[in-house]
Amino acid sequence: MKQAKLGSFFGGGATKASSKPATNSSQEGIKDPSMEVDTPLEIKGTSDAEQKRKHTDLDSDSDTEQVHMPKQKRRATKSIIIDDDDEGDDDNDEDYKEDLDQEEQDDQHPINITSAVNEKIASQEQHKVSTELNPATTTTTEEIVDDELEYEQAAQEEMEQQNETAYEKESAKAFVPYAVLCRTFEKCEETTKRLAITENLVTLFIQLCPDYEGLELGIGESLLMKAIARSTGRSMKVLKDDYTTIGDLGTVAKNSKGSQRTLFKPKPLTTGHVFKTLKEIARLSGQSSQNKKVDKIQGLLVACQENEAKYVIRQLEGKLRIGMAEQTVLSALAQASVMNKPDYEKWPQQKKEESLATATDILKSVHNQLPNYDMIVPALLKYPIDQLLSKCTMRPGIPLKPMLAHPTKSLPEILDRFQDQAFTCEYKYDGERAQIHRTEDGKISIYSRNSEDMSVRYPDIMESISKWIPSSTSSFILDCEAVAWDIEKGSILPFQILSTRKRKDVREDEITVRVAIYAFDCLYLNGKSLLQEPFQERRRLLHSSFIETKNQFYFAEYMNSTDISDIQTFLDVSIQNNCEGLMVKSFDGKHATYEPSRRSRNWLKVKKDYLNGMGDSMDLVVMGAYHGRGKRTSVYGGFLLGCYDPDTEEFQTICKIGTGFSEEILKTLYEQLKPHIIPQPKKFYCLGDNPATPDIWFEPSVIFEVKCADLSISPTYMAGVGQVNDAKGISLRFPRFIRLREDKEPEQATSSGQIVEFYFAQSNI
Ligand SMILES: Nc1ncnc2c1ncn2[C@@H]1O[C@H](COP(=O)(O)OP(=O)(O)OP(=O)(O)O)[C@@H](O)[C@H]1O
Ligand SMILES: [Mg+2]
Ligand SMILES: [Mg+2]
Repeated sequence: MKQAKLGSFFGGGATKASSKPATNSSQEGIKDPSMEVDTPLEIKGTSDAEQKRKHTDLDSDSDTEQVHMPKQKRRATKSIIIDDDDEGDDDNDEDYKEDLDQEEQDDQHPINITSAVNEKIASQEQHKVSTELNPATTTTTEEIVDDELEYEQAAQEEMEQQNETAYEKESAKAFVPYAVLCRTFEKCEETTKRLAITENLVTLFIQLCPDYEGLELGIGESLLMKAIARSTGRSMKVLKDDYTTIGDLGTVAKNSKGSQRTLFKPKPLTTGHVFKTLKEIARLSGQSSQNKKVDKIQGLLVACQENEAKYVIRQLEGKLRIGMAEQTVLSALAQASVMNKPDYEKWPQQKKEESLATATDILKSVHNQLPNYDMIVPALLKYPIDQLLSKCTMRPGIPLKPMLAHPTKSLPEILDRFQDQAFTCEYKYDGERAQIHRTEDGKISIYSRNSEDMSVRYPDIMESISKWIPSSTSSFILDCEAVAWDIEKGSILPFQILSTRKRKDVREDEITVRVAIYAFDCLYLNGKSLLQEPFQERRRLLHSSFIETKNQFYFAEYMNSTDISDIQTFLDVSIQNNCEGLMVKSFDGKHATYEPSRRSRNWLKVKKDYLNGMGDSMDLVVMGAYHGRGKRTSVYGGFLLGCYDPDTEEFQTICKIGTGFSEEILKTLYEQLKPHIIPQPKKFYCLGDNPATPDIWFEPSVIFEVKCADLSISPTYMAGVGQVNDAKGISLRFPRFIRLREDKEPEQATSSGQIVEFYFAQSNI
């Protein structure tokens, strides 16, 4: 089952612009360790009321509140926060404790909205601070280098730490009230305006823990209801009824809390504590883990006030669904860093706009290469944003988002696209994407298209890797396809065979389906990123730095001719060899770089049987099912499918499907979908006014790969509604089931945007 990843999050109360002129030394070169950051995200303490005012009034010039945080922390963040009264402070643990105590005693005290971002820095820097940071006013180059090393080191350490990190311990102490976070969630939920959401986020950030760490929440509804029942004293029956009418468990939880009388006001939750508990819950496994989970959830719920229960439950479900897409979070982070520049308010409008746009681009591109906020945010606080790309570089051990390809429907279309540009063709292998990493110190990992750590799925490959690596090759990241392999014949087997291989807990001696690796790109080699190198050079390095190994490791077949009949022949041969078709790639020049996460027109895919049809298949989420008839009475006879709209975070219906299933797959699906049955469609299911109504509804979890004859406008289905017609959407005609997509999550289903593109790409439209 695919589940949403656990969100680690940090809230920050950094308000927009600071009127306090922070000393900016970046232009003159770095002189003082306390001044090497030119984009400090200022930490401000604000009273509750003030906080509210700011949320609603982001644009007004607000006074800068005095930084209020325990001295030790202030000192610890010295190199990030420019604090001119700090000189000579004699900080020690005693002071820190005193401050803490004071904090807890004093109810009227302005809330300490210490950005956990800063908390993080604080924790990273703390050890350094205690040993090294005497209030130095001069810094030698050596120290700066040292400093960078320390950052690198800290980042590295963090990567390696599987269990509770210093950060978690530290952030558990953080004073960020969970209420502040929830109020922002509420504001985001209330609007659909991207800009407004971004604005809300500029003051507060949420992060999903890096995908590749694989910590997953996604607690089932029944378990959550149990916890709600126990913490509020309401019966399961009443809760279920509520849920049927309301459709959102979070709201049910909040309402249940509202109707509950308590003798004592519980101690306010902090973001740190909630975060820590969520992680603990995600980590619980094995016997009686269900009960332990309920206990922990109950513990959180009991302490919830206001709207907190709503978001605690949603976070436990694994998705907030408040319209906060990752791209929005990234632009908000970028904007916050720019708007915090000391004289931002005085900049001419054009400079503001340009800087905001550039910052957003930089941050997005950094995130593509290093999808880890625990590393990006500290660097963002520490270095000017224009240095971020060089500070946050990709590295083996952290999967980057793979480059994706555009579908094409004819060979002439390829020639049209590339015109005078050089391009090259490769076999398109039909297996699963595998990004293979080796760090400088020899640690090897394999990641899926989805950045999931697949090392346990491929123990046989892990074992054999050393054979393909000459001693001159140390660290690398390879982009490959893993295919099922017939060891007797020495040939590729179809995808269906690969999909019978177990996904988890694979033991090498039990492996029946062998796998071979076809490498088609090299993204990193011997300590150096190759992303900016043209493909021709990357391929050259790939071939010269690895060794083809029989039955295990091969380079993707390629052909450089641009003659259309050569391409046709190459395509035919690829199909004979159990491939799906061809990948056609820009070969040389500035367009031939590797573009992480982009569906780029510099990579085209040509699938044989699609040349005159749709060009590509779609990956659609199962939203509901229809009871089977006749032979199919014990299984589902058809399914309601949907695509995903990342802008609204909704699943939009697209078709009913009943063709292409074997009896066996229908049985499997029946079992696989059982735990995902829900009494009502989810609130984020876009069904329209004349909805298709299946007999059973499911939570989004299972994904079908589907082909169809064509697409048409429909009053019943809602894919891309608003983009081709205000009330109607697009639906698939004659959809056919191809296979289960186990390497995609519901949110990675084909997007409504792509569906609209497919629609308009039809020759008759
Ligand atoms: N030579 C190759 N170069 C690049 N990718 C290849 C190659 N051979 C096989 N592939 C695979 O083809 C995939 C792209 O086409 P495919 O239609 O399979 O994409 P997908 O996983 O269905 O995703 P989407 O439909 O979202 O693009 C790559 O992700 C990779 O797994
Ligand atoms: Mg594929
Ligand atoms: Mg596809």
